[in-house]
Amino acid sequence: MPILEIRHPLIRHKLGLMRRADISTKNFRELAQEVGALLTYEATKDLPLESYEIDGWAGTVQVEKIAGKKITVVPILRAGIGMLEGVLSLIPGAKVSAVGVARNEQTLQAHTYLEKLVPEIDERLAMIIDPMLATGSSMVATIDLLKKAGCRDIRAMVLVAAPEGIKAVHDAHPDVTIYTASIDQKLNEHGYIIPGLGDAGDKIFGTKQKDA
Ligand SMILES: O=P(O)(O)OC[C@H]1O[C@H](OP(=O)(O)OP(=O)(O)O)[C@H](O)[C@@H]1O
Ligand SMILES: O=c1cc[nH]c(=O)[nH]1
Ligand SMILES: [Mg+2]
Repeated sequence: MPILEIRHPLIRHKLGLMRRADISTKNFRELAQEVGALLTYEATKDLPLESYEIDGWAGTVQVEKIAGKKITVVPILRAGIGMLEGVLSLIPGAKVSAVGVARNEQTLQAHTYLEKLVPEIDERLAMIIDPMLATGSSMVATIDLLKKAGCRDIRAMVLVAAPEGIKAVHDAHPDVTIYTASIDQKLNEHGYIIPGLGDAGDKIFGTKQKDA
């Protein structure tokens, strides 16, 4: 299951709000974090648990905790920051590995400009976050560098995914599962997702008035 579209009613409702052309920066930001948290809930549902004993109010009780696996969240800068708090609201102990990737808007090729990976990343589950999976170039570059650093268990969470990007990730890294709120129709001639969300980075950071 390399791609999972999470068709939960809360996600569908929130994503619908995000698609409005006149959405404010404030609302877009809030919803990106909320959908990020909801995707995290799904993307972690197979994490193994282990039992342990605690002193409860009525004596000892067996409870559970997530077993062994340490997690690093990997936001792809900039726009991935727009989901980070939502993800950390559910896994507050996760370490954050920031990866800076910008796509050249003419060639649509990704260029990596920052790699700030946490220690022992090879022992961690890496959860990549980025609102948009368009051509897939940024995601493939990020997975490439994580694998070079020794990561073996990598998952990706994106708000919206284009079929072209899903295929690119699957062709390059068939072991990586993508969790998304929506598989959209296609890319336009500028490499933007249709119907998509417009330029997610600009909407989160308030850097542009109009969509491309
Ligand atoms: O699948 P792709 O074709 O690579 O496109 C998707 C990438 O493009 C956007 O980032 P952008 O490079 O615009 O940078 P930003 O996050 O700083 O806005 C988006 O946030 C993804 O990282
Ligand atoms: O549709 C797209 C494609 C790339 N980056 C975005 O922010 N939106
Ligand atoms: Mg980006």
